[in-house]
Formats: sequence, structure tokens, C-alpha cells
Amino acid sequence: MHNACIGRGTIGINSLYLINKNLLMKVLVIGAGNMGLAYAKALVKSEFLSNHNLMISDTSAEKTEELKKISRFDVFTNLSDCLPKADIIFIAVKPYHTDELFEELKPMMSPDQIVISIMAGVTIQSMKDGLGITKVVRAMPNLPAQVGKGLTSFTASDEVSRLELSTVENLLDTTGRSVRLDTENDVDASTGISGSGPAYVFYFMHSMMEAAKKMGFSVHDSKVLVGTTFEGAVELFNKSDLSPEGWMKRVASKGGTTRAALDSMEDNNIKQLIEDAAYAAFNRAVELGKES
Ligand SMILES: NC(=O)C1=CN([C@@H]2O[C@H](COP(=O)(O)OP(=O)(O)OC[C@H]3O[C@@H](n4cnc5c(N)ncnc54)[C@H](OP(=O)(O)O)[C@@H]3O)[C@@H](O)[C@H]2O)C=CC1
Ligand SMILES: O=C(O)[C@@H]1CCC=N1
Repeated sequence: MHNACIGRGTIGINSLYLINKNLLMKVLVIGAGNMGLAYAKALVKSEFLSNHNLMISDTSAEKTEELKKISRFDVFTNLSDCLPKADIIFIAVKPYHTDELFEELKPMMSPDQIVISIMAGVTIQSMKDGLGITKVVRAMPNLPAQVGKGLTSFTASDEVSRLELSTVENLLDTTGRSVRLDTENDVDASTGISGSGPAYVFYFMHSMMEAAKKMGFSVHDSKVLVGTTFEGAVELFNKSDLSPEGWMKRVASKGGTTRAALDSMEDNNIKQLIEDAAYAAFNRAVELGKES
């Protein structure tokens, strides 16, 4: 059983003190890719950071030049120019870049800095060893963070204080909701559900769009049919306590069209295949942890 504490992305009374305090802190995001940029954009829009307290760094000069033109944050190619100024550092590079990155960061790190890694599978111990610090948060967000509807699960090393954890939670909630978990194994498990999960949804959407196109719909119309169906179903699901099975029963009439589709899925054991896929992602996260 996973124990979770779910943040809603809203600002509580206790957070007011933190907001004022946090306006003074500086955050650095390393890696301006899908996720790093999603966090950077959400953080600069939030109440927790004032302008130019958000720094972002990427190895690609082309990317940093582009970012300088459009962004409200300070952009760096050289980590030595920004890392020492940061209180909180988000690491958003691919797991296979950790060795070279940690080697570069280690001599510049200071013990008060808090590192929040969003890298799949990279363990707290490997970050402590690789960076020579103790305050480490291991987080697993997902892609809807780009539109403020993300889900970030996280757990932290014992050295991160309760107040620091509240700050971290506030920062994570800028991209949606956060779930605090007890163990790193829970974070690996959540990687198999919410971290990788958007891709499973897109897989299902793609399959439905392919079927629609085979039935003669244009790409545009297939997108509208599928996208609107997902949007409506998710809204129903989120706005009630009814289980997915309960909702399935409401759609399916006895002897009707939906029953025919659901029977076909059952016959093909789709449920088991999806479960296997989620476990494949979970197991891969554990494996990455052993490699890190
Ligand atoms: N994409 C997703 O849905 C999710 C991803 N994650 C995790 O987020 C992390 C980032 O993924 P994603 O954003 O998709 O990856 P991206 O490849 O989009 O972004 C990573 C960026 O970091 C840059 N980079 C590489 N090394 C360094 C370095 N030493 N210093 C600064 N920048 C560097 C890369 O440059 P270059 O391209 O030139 O290498 C790239 O621009 C991964 O570890 C992944 O596990 C977690 C949850 C969801
Ligand atoms: O595929 C990956 O490894 C990352 C982690 C979760 C989503 N993307």
C-alpha cells in the first residue's frame, strides 16, 4: 500500500509566510527540455518567485539563445555562472546525462542547496554521492505539467526539513498537483502510472484515431471525435465518485454497441496488457535506479 499526501496546487494560510520568504530565494532549472521548461514557465508565473529569481541552464547554445529572446527568466549556458547563486536546483536532464552533469556540479555545490531531481530512476543515494550534498528531493512529474495539469509524485531525504518540504511542495504544485510518497519504490511505481501514463493515454487515442480514419473520417474529424470523447469522459470521472466500471455500465446497454466493444477488449485481454505495460515502466524505473 502506498501512503500519499496529495497537494491541490492551492495556497493555504500557512503558505503566506512561505510566499514572502520565497520571494527572496533563487531557483535554477538545469535542462530546458520538455519538463525543465514546463517547470521554469510555471515557476515564473507563480507567486513564489519574483522576476529574475528563476535561472535556467542548458548545454545547447542554440536553445539558450532562443530562450533569451522569449523568456522572463535568466538563461545560462555555463553552470558556474548560475549554480552558486541558487537555493533550489531542479535537475531535468535525461538520466544518461547524470554522470557528466554530477561531475561538473559536485565541486560547486554547497550543503545548504536543495536539489529536486525529476529524472526517472535516479536514486536519492546516487544524488547524495554524486553531488556531495544531503538535501535531495526525488520527484516524478508528468507531461501535462506543460498545461498546469501535471501530477508530480515525490519523496525526500531525511535531511530536508519540514519547512523546506513545504517550499518544495509549493514549487511542485505550480505545475498542477503533487503527491508526497513515503519511499523511492513508491516513486518508481508512480512512474509506471502517472509519469509514463500520458503516453498510454496517447496510445489509446492514436488507436481510436486510426480506427476512425479507417471508417472514413478525416484526420481533423478523427481528432475532434477522439479528443472531445476523452475530455468529456475524464471530466465525468473527475467530477464524481463513480468508478470507471460504474461509468462503463452507464455507457453500455445490454446487447448494444458498447457491450460489443467491451466484450472484444475482454476477449483480447486488453486490461492485462495495460497492467503489464504499467509494470514494465515501474520495473524499468527500478532498473534505472540500479544503473544510477
Ligand atoms: N518527458 C516526460 O514526459 C517526462 C520526463 N521526465 C524526466 O525528465 C527528465 C527530462 O526529460 P525531458 O524534459 O523529456 O528531456 P529533454 O531531452 O526534452 O530535455 C533535457 C534537456 O537537458 C539538456 N541537457 C543535457 N545535459 C545537460 C547539462 N549537462 N546541462 C544542462 N542541460 C543539459 C538537453 O540538451 P540536449 O538535447 O542537447 O542533450 C535537453 O535540452 C528525464 O530525466 C526524464 O526521466 C519525468 C517525467 C515525465
Ligand atoms: O520515459 C521516461 O523515462 C520518462 C519518465 C516518465 C516519462 N518519461
